[in-house]
Amino acid sequence: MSKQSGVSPDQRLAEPVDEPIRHAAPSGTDGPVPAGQPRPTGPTADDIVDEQRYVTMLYGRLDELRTHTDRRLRAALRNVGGTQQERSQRDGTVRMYTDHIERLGAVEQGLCFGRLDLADGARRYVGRIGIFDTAGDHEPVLLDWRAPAARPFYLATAAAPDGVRRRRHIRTRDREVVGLDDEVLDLAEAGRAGTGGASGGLTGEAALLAAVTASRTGRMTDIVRTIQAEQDRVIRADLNGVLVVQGGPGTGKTAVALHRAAYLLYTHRQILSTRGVLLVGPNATFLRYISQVLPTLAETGVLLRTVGELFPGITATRAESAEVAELKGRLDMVEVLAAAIRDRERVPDEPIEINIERDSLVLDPATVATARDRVRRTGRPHNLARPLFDIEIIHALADQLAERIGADPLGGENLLDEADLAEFRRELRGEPEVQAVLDWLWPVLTPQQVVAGLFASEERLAVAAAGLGEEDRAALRREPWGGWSPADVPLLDEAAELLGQDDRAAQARAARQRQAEIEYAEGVLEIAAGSKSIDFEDEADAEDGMLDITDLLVADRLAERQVDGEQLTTAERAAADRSWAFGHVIVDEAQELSPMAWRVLMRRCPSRSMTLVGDVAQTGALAGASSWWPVLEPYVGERWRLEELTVSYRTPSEILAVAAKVLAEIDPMLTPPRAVRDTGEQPWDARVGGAELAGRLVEAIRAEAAGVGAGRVGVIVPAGLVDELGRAATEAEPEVALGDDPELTSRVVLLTVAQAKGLEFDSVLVVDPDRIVAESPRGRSDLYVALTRATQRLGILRVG
Ligand SMILES: Nc1ncnc2c1ncn2[C@@H]1O[C@H](COP(=O)(O)OP(=O)(O)OP(=O)(O)O)[C@@H](O)[C@H]1O
Repeated sequence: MSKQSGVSPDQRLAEPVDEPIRHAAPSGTDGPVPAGQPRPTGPTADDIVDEQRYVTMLYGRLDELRTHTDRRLRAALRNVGGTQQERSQRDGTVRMYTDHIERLGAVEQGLCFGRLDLADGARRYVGRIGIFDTAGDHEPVLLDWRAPAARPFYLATAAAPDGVRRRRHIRTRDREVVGLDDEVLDLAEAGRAGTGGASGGLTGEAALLAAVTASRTGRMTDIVRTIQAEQDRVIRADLNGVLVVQGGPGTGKTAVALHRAAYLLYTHRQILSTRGVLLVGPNATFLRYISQVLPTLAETGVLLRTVGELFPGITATRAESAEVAELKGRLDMVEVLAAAIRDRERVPDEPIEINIERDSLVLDPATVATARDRVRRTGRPHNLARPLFDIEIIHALADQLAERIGADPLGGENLLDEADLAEFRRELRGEPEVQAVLDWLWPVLTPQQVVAGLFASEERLAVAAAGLGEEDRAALRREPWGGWSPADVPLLDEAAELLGQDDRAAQARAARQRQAEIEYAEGVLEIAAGSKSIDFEDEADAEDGMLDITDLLVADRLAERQVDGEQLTTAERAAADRSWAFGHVIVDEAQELSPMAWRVLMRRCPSRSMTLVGDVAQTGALAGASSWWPVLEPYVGERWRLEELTVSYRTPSEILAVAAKVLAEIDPMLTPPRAVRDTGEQPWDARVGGAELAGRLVEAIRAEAAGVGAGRVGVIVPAGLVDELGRAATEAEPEVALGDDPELTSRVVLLTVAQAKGLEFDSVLVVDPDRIVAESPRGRSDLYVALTRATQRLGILRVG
């Protein structure tokens, strides 16, 4: 059992995880001990004073670090001119200090959250970053939570204390210590104090309970203070190989994925800071929802993307049906695209006449077919094979010309020699009409031309997609305008691979642009240095709150990174490069990815250092996975590891009991996760007539919004009812957010199951579950997802 200070006793009930924690109050544990309640044993008011002193010292050190880094940044910015190499080094230094300042700013809240008292009398404080003593022997005064020495904070138990006598959770608000929770792991000491040691399954139950019952804000928060042992194992797992993390709803898969990214960057900084880490999520709303977590863990270098954002220059927002997306996600599309490209390598039906100066040459179909076959046999991608095709055709035309011009009237050998032939070839290559014919026979193509051209033409589809049924071909058919859908992106990526990249022209353009940018930036820096008053050279004066020109230059520098290749961070460079190979790839909601999308990700991660988190019981996409084996087998065979997360931190037992019935219908072999707590509050279930639905929904929204106080309400409706119910809800309650990318910080958000995937709310209303099930062949999984989004309350509105 925990011993606590500043925690209301009725929230201190903690049992081994097999028995969920019971609690009465809905949120927050930071209040004073209520009058009339027994004062808990454990940390005293003096302890709080002591901890406050230590925490204040740590914040002092943080401020010093900030000031010091800021000074160095200003010095680097003032250092203008020099050789190109010196300028480039300076830019690197500026970037390093700018990132460092950003990171120091992000760890302000909850800088220090734990203390370990060791059996040998030593103490270790654990926090978001490592801080060292400036005086003396530079001992750590704060351990980074990722450091090996901090690990017992998450793993030590009474049964296996690992040298830890006591674990203390320190709760702070801004820079003030507001509460302490102690767990005594030394059983003899726990017995003397009249309490037990830390309970069986959980680490830091009081802090955990406070975290899981706190009101939601519409943004995910980190779990660094309360990582549980099974989660810690996943977070710190080996970098190499493919790790699959399977877990039911609310087991912390997303949280674990994000903390793993931070851990890997800390532990393998050298490799990963140059190759980068990619985290793939299901949609833009979800990525915004999780976007604050890594910065609060002092990591800003992870690239967050949906699969639809992985093709630079393409914004994939076009909507399309689940069936078409499924079709585009099938592996069959690899062959369809290859055939579509082959179809562009033409052999004319009739001989082609080419007029050059006074001569006229004829290119017959057989010559073109021979040239095409020879080039195809080289196995080169289409665009990279074009020069070979040119050689074949130009040789054939030059031979034809030589035969005509050099023919011996007496019937002897041709009068021209090899040098004459070479000259003919050079001339023919420069002939616009020859080039036009080559472009027609073997056009250099962009991926966009291949994919849009294929879908826009019934004839091309008939040739390239002959193996698909007529219905499937009709489903793929569309006009070339209207933009790209997320399912098009893996097709574009595949087409780019099949075409091969000839980026010499793009590189030359980028080099020219970079030179122009450098010259511009130098001009600005020189003007800035020249315009600085003498007083401003003094750093004390520059810190009086006025906007210094060097502040502006930092902003300018950041803007410049967008266009200047060498100034870009790893994440920015990776984002702009379609073929970037990442050091590690993390995929959240991995069960949703289609086979074509997996090909894209595997190409981005040739080292196969990957973490894939998901739940095959929650798969909503028709092209998604129902088991991990077929997804991974083509790429890594059996060489992947599986870890399972078994405890749901989000969903209380009463709600999981309702969801468990749906899970049993999906697959009786599947078991839901165990709830970490119960609320004592049963989900409600009401049946209404279709005509009353909108009115009853508005009433329910009002009641739930009032019930969750400062929390958030999620309204999950069938896709077919979004417009109608969305209109009714926003007319009655203008603060309801909805649309393609709803603002999740709104008090009430109305959304479909696909949009709600991965999200959570204090209270959830599930509207017309039968229709949710009927809407898709994976409808039961959708309903399971919908029912498991709530942290506190669930209401179900049935229709009919
Ligand atoms: N160790 C923990 N301490 C505190 N909160 C936790 C912990 N683990 C998970 N949570 C919380 O539980 C909630 C669910 O976590 P998360 O979204 O990562 O689960 P998930 O497995 O990805 O769920 P889903 O499959 O439904 O998307 C989040 O609010 C998260 O902060």
